[in-house]
Amino acid sequence: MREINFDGLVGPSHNYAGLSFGNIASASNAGAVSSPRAAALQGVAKMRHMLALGLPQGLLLPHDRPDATWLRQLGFAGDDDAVLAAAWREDPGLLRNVMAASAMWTANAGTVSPAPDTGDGRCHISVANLSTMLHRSLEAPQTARQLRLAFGDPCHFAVHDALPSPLGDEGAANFMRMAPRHAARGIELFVYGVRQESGFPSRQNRTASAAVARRHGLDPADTLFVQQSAAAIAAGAFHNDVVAVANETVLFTHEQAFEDPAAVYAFIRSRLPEAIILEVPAAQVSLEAAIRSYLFNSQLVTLPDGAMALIVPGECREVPAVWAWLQTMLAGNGPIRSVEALDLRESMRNGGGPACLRLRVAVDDAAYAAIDPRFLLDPARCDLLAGLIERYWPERIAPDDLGDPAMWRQCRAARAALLDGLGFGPGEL
Ligand SMILES: N=C(N)NCCC[C@H](NC(=O)CCC(=O)O)C(=O)O
Repeated sequence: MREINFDGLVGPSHNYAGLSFGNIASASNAGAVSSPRAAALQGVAKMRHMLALGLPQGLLLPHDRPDATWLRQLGFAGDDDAVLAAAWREDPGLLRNVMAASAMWTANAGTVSPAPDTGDGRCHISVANLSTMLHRSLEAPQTARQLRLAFGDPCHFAVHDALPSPLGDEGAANFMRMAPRHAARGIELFVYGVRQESGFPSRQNRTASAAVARRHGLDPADTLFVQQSAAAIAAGAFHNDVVAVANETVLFTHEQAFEDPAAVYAFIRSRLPEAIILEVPAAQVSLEAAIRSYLFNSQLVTLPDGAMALIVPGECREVPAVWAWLQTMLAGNGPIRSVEALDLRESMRNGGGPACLRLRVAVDDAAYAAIDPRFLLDPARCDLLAGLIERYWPERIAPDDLGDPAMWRQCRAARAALLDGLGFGPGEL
């Protein structure tokens, strides 16, 4: 059994519109000029890096943007360009929402329970509704289409629709699985938030998490619903994966990630005695430093030789307390044997680090063989992606470009070339 990371390719409309209240990076870069081409190439470099580490790598595709179909529901009429032009004139904020490239953060595409954990022995995936943020609520239908295509074999996979929208569900970003190894039965932790005095939204609703667990047929004895700490949300941890990450037997977490950490650790130890809890004290790395560096938004992966590696954003080097903590950790005899820092600056400026950019799906050989291979990568397909990005992705997008018909055309043409290049027929996605 192996874990595949499905990274979201950064779409051609990647921009800084400041759409995510409670996400400090998104808000503080609002109005900046983005570099979609560089952003997408940074993402491909990450995927190549994971392949070079000997790990399987998957891909999810950018969504169709600008989404004129969605605007039509709001009474805008005419052909696509007429709809978009009217929205830009009457309510530019709406156009910013339908240009968002936020589907790149596939940790929010859905929640995945691998086959060993579920009632019917299949891998279950629930599409996230992302209902808290308007621009992200547009994603579910296109995400569902892709997941149903990639994981369409009902012998191995069950893909569930998004939950009803008032119940906010942001997928695997608020979810952690631990197990003796990927192939063994595991425990699943669902992290939810409650209404915040800080005013920042808590995006994951407990009822939604419970519904996902129920639909996936999880054993209640192996499932825990964990309240995210109010301090973490107030500090800008709009998803749990900004303050904690787990892989197999290891939980790597900030001391202030959970409202009741002792209860979380006790549950983990009772169900998984071999668990290693690596808790980073606030006295060494403050919540503010953790969120600025995105230390915990790292990919914690098991390499083919069994050792674990931590793939961190380059920003970790720039925060001395964080880099020092990582060096001390490496010098000790812990389970994480290497740390690799990657440049994902464009995505980071919208609050998306290495872990946001990927959806983990653990499968056995038979399920692996059943995945639509167009969603799987090798170095040659990375070359193909890079070539398409160089040729079609806009070099930069300034705030006013979002209303420019030439930019809409370029974004559509780029995606069409990508789908064609990867072997997807017209209308398949
Ligand atoms: N933590 C995880 N797993 N994902 C990160 C998601 C970042 C995303 N940013 C944005 O949507 C910003 C878009 C903008 O401002 O244009 C969000 O806030 O939902």
